[in-house]
Amino acid sequence: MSGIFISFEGPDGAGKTTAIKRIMPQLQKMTDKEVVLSREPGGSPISEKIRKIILDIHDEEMDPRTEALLYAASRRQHLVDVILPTLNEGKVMLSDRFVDSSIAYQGGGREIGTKEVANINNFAIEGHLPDLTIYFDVTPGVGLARIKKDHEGEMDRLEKAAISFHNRVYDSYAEIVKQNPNRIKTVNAEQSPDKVAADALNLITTRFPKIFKVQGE
Ligand SMILES: Nc1ncnc2c1ncn2[C@@H]1O[C@H](COP(=O)(O)OP(=O)(O)OP(=O)(O)O)[C@@H](O)[C@H]1O
Ligand SMILES: Cc1cn([C@H]2C[C@H](O)[C@@H](COP(=O)(O)O)O2)c(=O)[nH]c1=O
Repeated sequence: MSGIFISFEGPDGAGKTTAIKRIMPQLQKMTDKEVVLSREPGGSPISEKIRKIILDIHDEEMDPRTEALLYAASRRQHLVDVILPTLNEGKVMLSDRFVDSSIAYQGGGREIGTKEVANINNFAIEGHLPDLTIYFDVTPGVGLARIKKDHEGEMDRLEKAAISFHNRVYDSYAEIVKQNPNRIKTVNAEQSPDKVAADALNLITTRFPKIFKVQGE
């Protein structure tokens, strides 16, 4: 596989989507390779159908293991439909969330256990981990306040979960970051949108200097 795979992770309201929208056109200008953007859960027709089920605010009674399996199923289909073909064509694959979200949210947040959730995801992803993961570090209070300010009426089932859940997600992410220092690089996501995007872009171009040519270098 000649492409590169970059994922973006963080608690709810971390500003990943905002930053990715800013850096994607900049990355595209810096490389001859096509830059492809996708997201999880979703990113392909079947995966987007699974997303609707998982995030439906009416699915209050969904069992945590059902939730974990649905995320893993959605991921498997996204991998096969989008991620692997993109990488096989030598392109740059950007994914707004990937497997670390399941470890943090279902393993930590839902208290299923990180090993159990990693096991079902290993079945789904067959070893295809990102080459680089940018972690947007925001405390749950700040992230959720951003969402409530701008999108309170659109909050999904996960975003509406108790603060204790979001605190466990945050702690679990901290552990994942600690355990994967080479793959995962952290951005302070409590800065201005411009600074967050600039820091994320810098981490990517520094990691892949032969793929992304910074002007003047
Ligand atoms: N650096 C920032 N400072 C303040 N507000 C921000 C910042 N980045 C994004 N926001 C705002 O926070 C909200 C959430 O941003 P965004 O959708 O980009 O986050 P996200 O990480 O993709 O969240 P989620 O994963 O929960 O969808 C939006 O209203 C956005 O305008
Ligand atoms: C991939 C993935 C996501 N989640 C959670 C994280 C968010 O609360 C929602 C997705 O919404 P977004 O606005 O598109 O970020 O789902 C999760 O719990 N487990 C996962 O594997």
